Amino acid sequence: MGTIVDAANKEVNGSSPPDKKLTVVFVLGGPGSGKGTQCANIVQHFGYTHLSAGDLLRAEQNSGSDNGEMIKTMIKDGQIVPSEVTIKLLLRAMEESGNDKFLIDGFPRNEENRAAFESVTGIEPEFVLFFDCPEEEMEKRVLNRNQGRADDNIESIRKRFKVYTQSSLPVIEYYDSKGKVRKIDASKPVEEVFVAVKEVFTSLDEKVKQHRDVFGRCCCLKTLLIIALDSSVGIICSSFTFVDSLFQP
Ligand SMILES: Nc1ncnc2c1ncn2[C@@H]1O[C@H](COP(=O)(O)OP(=O)(O)OP(=O)(O)O)[C@@H](O)[C@H]1O
Ligand SMILES: O=c1ccn([C@@H]2O[C@H](COP(=O)(O)O)[C@@H](O)[C@H]2O)c(=O)[nH]1
Repeated sequence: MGTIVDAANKEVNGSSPPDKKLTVVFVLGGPGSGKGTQCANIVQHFGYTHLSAGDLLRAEQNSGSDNGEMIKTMIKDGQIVPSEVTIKLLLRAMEESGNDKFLIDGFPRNEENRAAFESVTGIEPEFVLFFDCPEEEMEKRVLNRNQGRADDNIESIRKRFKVYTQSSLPVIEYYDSKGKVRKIDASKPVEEVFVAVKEVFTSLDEKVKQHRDVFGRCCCLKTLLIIALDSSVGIICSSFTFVDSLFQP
């Protein structure tokens, strides 16, 4: 059994059948747009594993790792931690989950994150779920969050908004140009936002189901054709033997 990256690479190179088909959805949007809140709902309804890049970095910071101080400073300043650190944490978490469907929340945050993830894993997201929310609303939510985060203060929030506009929005635009963005109006109440989110995931489930049905029908048809061909060959051979026997002395 290979690693999760092996599985993904096999899919891309097509050199051998993948161990499993991985489904990755990137969940993007500004700080406080409601990504984590909605991911929790998606997990319950659609069986995905939620991986928040920010949560993984905070856990790494608190684990006493060599990168701890660097991560702490970067989070406080709203800066983007180098891709290699974040990707390593994401891949480890994917591997450990045992699942094959992932919501990657808050990543990729810039072009370098996006390109590095793609080249290391060969994984292309199924789509990007984009929570669109006005800055004033996001600011209000983050300031009321009360989870003891070191970056939920007005100074850090302003820096995070700036990084989001300069570095993260271009990633969303990149995926939009490839038709991969599913935009959600995240300014509405939680329940209403989830109605819109549910529609996106339900249509993905239906697409997968239709694909499976068509594949199943093709396999059935192929089997029937083989049986029919086999029987025809048998009948033709018997006919030849019969005709042959008529001419035997
Ligand atoms: N639609 C909503 N309406 C009002 N409040 C919301 C809504 N969605 C989430 N919240 C609240 O806003 C705060 C931020 O939400 P959440 O943590 O889900 O955002 P996030 O996008 O994951 O943020 P970050 O990127 O900073 O981690 C939380 O306190 C949450 O309860
Ligand atoms: O891919 C990532 C994700 C996060 N960061 C840093 O963490 C904080 C907090 O992220 P949240 O998604 O709001 O939990 C973010 O401001 C970055 O400093 C990162 O560097 N790379």
